Amino acid sequence: MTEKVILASASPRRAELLRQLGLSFDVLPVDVDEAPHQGEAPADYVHRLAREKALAGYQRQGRADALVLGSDTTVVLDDHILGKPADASDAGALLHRLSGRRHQVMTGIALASASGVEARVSVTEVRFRNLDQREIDAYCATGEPMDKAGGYGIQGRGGAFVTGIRGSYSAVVGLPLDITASLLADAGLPVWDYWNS
Ligand SMILES: Cc1cn([C@H]2C[C@H](O)[C@@H](COP(=O)(O)OP(=O)(O)OP(=O)(O)O)O2)c(=O)[nH]c1=O
Repeated sequence: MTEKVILASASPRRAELLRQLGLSFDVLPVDVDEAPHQGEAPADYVHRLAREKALAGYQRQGRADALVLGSDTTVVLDDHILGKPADASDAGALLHRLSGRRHQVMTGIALASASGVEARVSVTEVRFRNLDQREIDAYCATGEPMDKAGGYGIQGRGGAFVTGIRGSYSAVVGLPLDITASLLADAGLPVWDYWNS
């Protein structure tokens, strides 16, 4: 690792979003157990996983002055966590549940450094129009739902299902840019330091 900022994630979408902030960083995927604890509230769950990813990344890299970001996104419907679909039929069932309804996308974001770990949660409300069986089947056949919480990607074909959102778009895609910038600024590295250097 040569950069001070490290993104502890295997998600190409998170790397793309972080690139948008105009800073230099390295990517270091980490593996943490993503099973929710018994009775764990969704916001606590994404907060905990973001912390665990950031801490695992900090421990695996070699720089004492590193700033390591970890993030976790889940879809929440009626207080239930909807994770990534296991297969295409599971994806279809998730989309049926989301059809015609509002849900929350919760993203935990954490920054680990030598002085410890700071974590926050971003909550965005997303509204879906009514979906019919043919479009659900066609969408599942694209494979797009498979690596995504709730079985859809707002930034892809899944954007055709969304009638509106309230909150952060970047948080739905996996990395809330507003909180990311403020965590980095609090850690002494404002992103605008990079912008004209
Ligand atoms: C709701 C939604 C989720 N997603 C994605 C964001 C996350 O990558 C994924 C949820 O899985 P996560 O477990 O949050 O992340 P990940 O496994 O992809 O990557 P890593 O743990 O290595 O950081 O769902 C979208 O891309 N678009 C959407 O609209």
